Amino acid sequence: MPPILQISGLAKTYSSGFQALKGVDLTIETGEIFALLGPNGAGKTTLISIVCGLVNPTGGKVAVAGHDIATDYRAARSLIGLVPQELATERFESVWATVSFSRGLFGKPKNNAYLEKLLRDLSLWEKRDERIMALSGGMKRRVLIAKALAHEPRLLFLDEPTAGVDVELRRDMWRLIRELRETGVTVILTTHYIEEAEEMADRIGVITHGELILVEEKAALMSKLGRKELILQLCEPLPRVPEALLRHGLELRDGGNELVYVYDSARERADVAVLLTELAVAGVGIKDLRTTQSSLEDIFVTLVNGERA
Ligand SMILES: Nc1ncnc2c1ncn2[C@@H]1O[C@H](COP(=O)(O)OP(=O)(O)OP(=O)(O)O)[C@@H](O)[C@H]1O
Repeated sequence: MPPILQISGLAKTYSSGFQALKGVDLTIETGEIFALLGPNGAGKTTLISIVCGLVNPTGGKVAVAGHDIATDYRAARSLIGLVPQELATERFESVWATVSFSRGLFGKPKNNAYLEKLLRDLSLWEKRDERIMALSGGMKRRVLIAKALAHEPRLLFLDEPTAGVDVELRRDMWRLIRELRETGVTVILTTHYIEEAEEMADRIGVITHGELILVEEKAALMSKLGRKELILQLCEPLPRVPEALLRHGLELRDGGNELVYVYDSARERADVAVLLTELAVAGVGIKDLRTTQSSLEDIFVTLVNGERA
C-alpha cells in the first residue's frame, strides 16, 4: 500500500521571488499523528496549502495514497480534510446544512447516519439547527472539524487547531484527535504549542526557512536530544571537583555548593548510582538532590537557533 502522504522535492517560490519551500521530502504512514513545528513564516501553511490544492508548487511531487495531486487531483483531494485556522463563511447557515453541504461538495452520497455520529462525537448534535454565528468560539471550531470530516477523509490537516482556545477545549481537541486516529484517520497538525506536539504527536517534523530540518519519532527525539541534569546540593562547598570524580565531567555551580552531572535521559542511569557511590567514597556529603530535564521546547529552540547560526 502506498503511504498516505508522499512529498518529494517540494518547492515553492512565490511570484514575489520569495522561496517559501526549498525541496521538502516527507513520507507519512497511515494512522500516525504528525506534528509540524516551526516558527512564524517557516512554510507550514504553504506546505499544507499545496497538498490541499490551494497553492501550486513550483517544483516537486505530492501523492496522497498514491494519487498524484497534479495529475489525479480529484482522487487525492477527496481523501483529504482540512481544518483551517479561521471560519470564514456560512455564518448564517445551520450546523447541519453546512456539514451536509461540505459532504456534497466532494460528490459523496448522502449518509445522514454518518453525519449524525460525527456531530454527536463532536458534541454538536444538540446544536445542529443553530446558525453558526450563534455558536461559541469553541463550538465554531468543532464545526470546522465536522466540515473537514464530512466527506470521510483519510488524511486530516489541522492548522493550529488550538490557537487561542481555552485549556478545557484544548484537552477536548486532543482527545478528539486521538479518537480520530483510532478510526484510521491520519492526522497532520501544525502548532506553535510545543506542549501540544509533546502531548499528541507520534512523530515531529521541524521546519524553518522552508526546509524540513528534522523528522523524528517523538520518543527518539526526546531521548536523543534531551538532557537531564542531576543537581547535588553539597553539605560543604567544594573548591574544585575531586580528582577521583573528574571522569564524570561534573560541574561546580553556586560557589561550589552544587555539583551538576549532565547525562542523556535515555541511558546512563547506572552511572548515576556509580557516581553517588564514588561521591560517598570521596567523602563528599550530599544535603539534597534534584533533577531537571530538557523539554521539547528546549530542543526545538536549540534546533531552530542552531540552523540559523
Ligand atoms: N502569497 C504569497 N506571496 C508571497 N509570499 C508569501 C505568500 N504566502 C506566504 N508567503 C511567505 O512565505 C513564507 C512562509 O509562509 P507560511 O504561511 O507558509 O508560513 P507558516 O510557517 O505557516 O507561518 P505561521 O506560523 O506564521 O502561520 C512567509 O515568509 C510568507 O510571508
